[in-house]
Amino acid sequence: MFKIQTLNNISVFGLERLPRERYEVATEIQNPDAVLVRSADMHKIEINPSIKAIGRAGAGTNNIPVAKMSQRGVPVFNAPGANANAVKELVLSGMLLAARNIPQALDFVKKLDGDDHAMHKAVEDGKKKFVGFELPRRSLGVIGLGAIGVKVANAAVELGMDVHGFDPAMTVNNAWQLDSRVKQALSVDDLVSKSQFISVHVPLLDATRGLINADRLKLMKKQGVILNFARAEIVDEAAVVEALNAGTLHAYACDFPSNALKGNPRVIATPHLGASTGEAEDNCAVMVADQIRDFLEVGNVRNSVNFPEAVLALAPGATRLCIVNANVPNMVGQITTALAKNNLNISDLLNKSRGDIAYTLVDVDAAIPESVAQEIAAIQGVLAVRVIPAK
Ligand SMILES: NC(=O)C1=CN([C@@H]2O[C@H](COP(=O)(O)OP(=O)(O)OC[C@H]3O[C@@H](n4cnc5c(N)ncnc54)[C@H](O)[C@@H]3O)[C@@H](O)[C@H]2O)C=CC1
Ligand SMILES: O=C(O)CCC(=O)C(=O)O
Repeated sequence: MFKIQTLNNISVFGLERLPRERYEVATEIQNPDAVLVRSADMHKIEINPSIKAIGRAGAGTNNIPVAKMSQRGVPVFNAPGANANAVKELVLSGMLLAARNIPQALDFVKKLDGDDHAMHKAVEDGKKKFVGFELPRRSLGVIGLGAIGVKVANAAVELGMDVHGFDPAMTVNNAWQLDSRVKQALSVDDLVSKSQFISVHVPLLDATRGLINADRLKLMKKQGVILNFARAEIVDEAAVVEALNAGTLHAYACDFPSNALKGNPRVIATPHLGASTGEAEDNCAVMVADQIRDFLEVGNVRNSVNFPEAVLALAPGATRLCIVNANVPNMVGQITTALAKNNLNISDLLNKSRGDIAYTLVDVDAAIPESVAQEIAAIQGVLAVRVIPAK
């Protein structure tokens, strides 16, 4: 029986992927094997040594101590692209709300009173305050052309916008998805200076903290709109508020309300709703639950943010050793020597690495005694060892 702890609400469609006869799933559970999480801040909680994997039902993993988990030999999985359409739609809403001054107009309508005649008159007199602009031929700069950025850029092209993108580490797969009408910016500054709208779709990292700052806001075109549906810290909020108040920035649409932004009529803030659609919640939960199950039951690694991709079919009757080790010479040599010394025959083997971590799957055609697993665990550089008994 595997025990799974949920730290946030996880869609029932995802939880149903974990069969009840083999999985116990609860918010409070002793010695869990794995955790399913959305935005709960795992930096602030003790992570039980029993935990073998963490599944983030979403994209960003800045709420998880990934480096610490790597040192413990624990893979962190996420759900790449599973909520990208939901975020794209909210970004498009932000662009339209900002361009047409909709929040201010809705506020005006809420405050209307008097009889219908008086209201109609106030509407016709007042609407000139909310004259907006249209999107075709307006420029949009997209920083980060990953799952979300590509969708935003492509949709904006379809709306007739002039779109530039910047991403120094774009994947080949994302490059294949990107509309050929999206132009390549040479740097963030180059992109900013060409853009009236800027949308950020990068993870929160040291390199992306404060990516949009006072200097870059000054480079933007007039009536600028910043869209931040990535993470609050990517945009320097104080600089944005200053530019909004000075009238040099038209609007800030973001998913991260704060006291500094509260009450500012040019701020369009949603309560971290980017991934909050039924479809996105289901997609993320299903994807990550499948990945956690494949890891716990077979040792396979798909879509981990700190482990290499490692998928090896498990032959019936084979016992599998899953070993996480430092990516240094002679680890596989020491592991296979330990098995040979104990007269265990290897039927299949996979060794993959990513950065400092290597992951080795070894299939053996006999049961592996606990003493052999312990011998391998004692090899210097081995971070974690798990035996998956033959089915
Ligand atoms: N508001 C919400 O509810 C949601 C927010 N997010 C946020 O959006 C972020 C992006 O999500 P995805 O597109 O799914 O991730 P992704 O991993 O598919 O794409 C991120 C892209 O950013 C690029 N990148 C990294 N550093 C960069 C830099 N300094 N300059 C330019 N590009 C850079 C990467 O090369 C990658 O292509 C997540 O990390 C998360 O923080 C994601 C989903 C929902
Ligand atoms: O689970 C959520 O609602 C947050 C989604 C998010 O921020 C992400 O996927 O990075």
